[in-house]
Amino acid sequence: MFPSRLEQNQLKASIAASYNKLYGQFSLNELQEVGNYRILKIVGEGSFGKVYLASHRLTHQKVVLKMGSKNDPNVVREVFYHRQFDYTYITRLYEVIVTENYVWMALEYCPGKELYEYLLTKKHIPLPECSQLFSQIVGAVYYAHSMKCVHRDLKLENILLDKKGQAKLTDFGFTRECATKGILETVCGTTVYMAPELIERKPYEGYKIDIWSLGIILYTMIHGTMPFDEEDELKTKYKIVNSFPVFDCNLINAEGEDLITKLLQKDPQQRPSLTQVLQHPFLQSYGSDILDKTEKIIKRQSHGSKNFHTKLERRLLKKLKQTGFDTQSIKHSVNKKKCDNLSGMWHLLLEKEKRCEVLRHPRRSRSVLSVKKVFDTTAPSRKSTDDNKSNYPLSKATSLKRIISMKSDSASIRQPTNLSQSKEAKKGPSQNAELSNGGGKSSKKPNFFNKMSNFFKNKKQTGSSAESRSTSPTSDPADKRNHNKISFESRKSSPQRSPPRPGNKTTKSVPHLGHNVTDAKEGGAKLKIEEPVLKKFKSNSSSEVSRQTSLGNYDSELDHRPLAVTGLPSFDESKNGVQKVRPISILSQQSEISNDTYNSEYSTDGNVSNSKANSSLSSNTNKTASNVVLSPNVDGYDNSSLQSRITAKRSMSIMSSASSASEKSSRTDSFYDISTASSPKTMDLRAMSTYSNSDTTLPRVSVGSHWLAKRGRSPVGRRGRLPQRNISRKLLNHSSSAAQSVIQEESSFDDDNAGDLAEPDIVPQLDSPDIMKELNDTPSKPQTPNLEAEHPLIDRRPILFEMGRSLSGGSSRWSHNFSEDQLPPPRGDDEHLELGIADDEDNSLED
Ligand SMILES: Nc1ncnc2c1ncn2[C@@H]1O[C@H](COP(=O)(O)OP(=O)(O)OP(=O)(O)O)[C@@H](O)[C@H]1O
Repeated sequence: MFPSRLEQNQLKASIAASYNKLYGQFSLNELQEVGNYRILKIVGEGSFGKVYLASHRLTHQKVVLKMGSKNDPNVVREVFYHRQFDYTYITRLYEVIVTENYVWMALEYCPGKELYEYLLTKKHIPLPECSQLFSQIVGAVYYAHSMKCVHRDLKLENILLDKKGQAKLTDFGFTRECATKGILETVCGTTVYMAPELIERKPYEGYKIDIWSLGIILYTMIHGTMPFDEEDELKTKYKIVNSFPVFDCNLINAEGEDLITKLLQKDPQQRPSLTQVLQHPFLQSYGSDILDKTEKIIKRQSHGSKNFHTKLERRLLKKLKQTGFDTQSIKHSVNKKKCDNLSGMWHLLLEKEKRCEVLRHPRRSRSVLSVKKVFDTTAPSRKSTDDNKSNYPLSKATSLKRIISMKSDSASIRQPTNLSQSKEAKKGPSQNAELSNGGGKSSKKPNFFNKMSNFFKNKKQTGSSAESRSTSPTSDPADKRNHNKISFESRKSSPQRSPPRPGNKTTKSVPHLGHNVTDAKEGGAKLKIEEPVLKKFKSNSSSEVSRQTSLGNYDSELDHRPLAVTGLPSFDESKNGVQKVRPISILSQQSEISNDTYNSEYSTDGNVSNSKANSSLSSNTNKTASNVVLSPNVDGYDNSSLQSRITAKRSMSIMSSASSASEKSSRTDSFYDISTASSPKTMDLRAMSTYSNSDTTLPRVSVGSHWLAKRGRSPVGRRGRLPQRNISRKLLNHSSSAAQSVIQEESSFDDDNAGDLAEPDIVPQLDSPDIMKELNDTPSKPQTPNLEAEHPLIDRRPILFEMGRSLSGGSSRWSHNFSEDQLPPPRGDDEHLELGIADDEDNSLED
């Protein structure tokens, strides 16, 4: 029967609606999915593009999707190194998806965001928490160094906090290996975090510059301000080379001061090894614990122990096989660290399984851990010369608290104050981590020890319970772990503060610009304590301009004044009033960056790309400014002015190259040494033939204003693009110049020519009396690229980086696999289990 007219119309309408819906989906501008990941929301913005929170469609695990340009060599670098790391305190790279234009990295989601932001909210981090977080950070660097990799851009912004508040090192865009080249010369990192030898453009030992940066990080964590930070970039550099950090004895203890002083030794050789750092008394038991565990992990991984050997892994593999998965392919992907959709799925599934395992067997591992910690508490703890309260070992305290709570059957007698304290403790990331490790949740779920304590409790008279109940939580020594009690407030009134050191290196109270002055009584005397005041800062960074000065061809000078003149909109006053500038990571590619070199290697169609290099900034735009600021007579170089600088800032990661030669070599240098790199020769030839700097020869001022419009990014972003990132959040203040990460790639410094490079005329000292003259007189000295000389291996190296292709399920995009031949030996089992951390991981995300 023919449908009625009405029915026909209804059918038509229905078809039209479906059609429109589908069309709407096709024409949506918003990204909805990438590979197997469904985009949920934007969680950040990198120098190249947005960073998304996404959900893995098969496992529903949340990840972060970070996009990068296929043309950006640093993305290759980042992926190459990052995928090799398998360590608790390094964000895991699950999968790499290469689309037509972009490289997408599926990373472990860290809802705690950056340590930088955490510091902003806290103003400064209490010492015990610093010990714990810093131990984790050092552990991550120790692990990377053990794999012969240097990070070269260690800073607060590159340390994320996971849901447990654990530190996670990330952003390996500047990383390189040091196995083939012990001495480097690439100027690289963020200025305020840069070691003196980098500032002076001396050939440097990669590991040592990381150690310096750790010193800056620790200082900033404790003080909430940066040790060497001036409005003017050159002043900052001068200070890095010539000044010493000023310690605020209201915030730091003698041990912390000792550790920072060692880390910030001007002479790289005098800096301690990371083993020594982890064993330093300031890090209490955390450092040595992490050292032990990390060494075990490294040993196991270096022995190439196989994946899929744990019970959990075997069970998961079996399940997958039964479901019809090609488990051989999965094993292959995982063992070869392909970071393709198979290994990505495997790791996400495994994490989910671990979470389920913990739920099935609640707290078993935690109980075991707590036993260890209980026994640890019997060992004599390192005594701090400082306030005992503030240095009370967190883990021990937690364990003690657990024991006490077990004795008194905490489940039944838990007092509201205890609960509130535990809530308080959860606020801090370290506490979170501690609770997850130790006993924070132990009272909620029955475990062996709770059962035991219940048993003994039942044997007792009810009076004993009442007695326990009446125990004041504040009398519990474990309460000392409460960071809030060891906060700045308590420290202020501590009569046991380390006295000011003789000389002007240490001050009793550092007058901070823009800080609130509060009164506190110390030993009966009234002491003026100046707390940092949060205030919004002007994001006044400009891109770096290549400029050869007497400092060599160091090129990352910022001229902030034009920016200040242009008048950035100032941020609103923040809640807690601390003025902080968020250092922005920028990679400024200044000259002859042969991005196309890499594009071709990643090209999905296999064609050699002819994309142009996108950067090269003219270099002589701010000589006047430089001259002014480098004058030794400029105030700010003495200690009094040191005291007046207070603001910590979010640093701007900039990868800038000084000269054509340097840049060319840098782009290749980063890769020709590593096994997955494409043929350096090909790369360089193409770079030279296709180089165009038309895009990037913007004068600094115009660059700056461009950036200003965007608020927060250098126009030539780290990924070689115009800035896309708006910084609308509170920023660690930066007095004027947003500090910047710089990578000025080494012009292939070889050990052979180390002597040449170390010659004084090439590496002038910042405190040289002639520095002004040099700045005025020395024109830019473009270096002629001598690629063969710079890269002696250039002809001998085979094409090492091959791309495989596999269809990334769930989308029409293609996922590229890296050549297996270039992969590091398969690394072993799950160190999370060994660390006793991840086996109880709960992957439910905070948001
Ligand atoms: N794993 C992650 N979990 C949660 N948020 C993240 C993660 N990775 C990045 N983000 C967010 O995205 C922002 C930008 O990421 P990231 O700094 O890694 O980008 P980038 O391009 O490397 O930037 P830059 O070059 O300036 O360091 C971060 O500030 C952070 O807020």
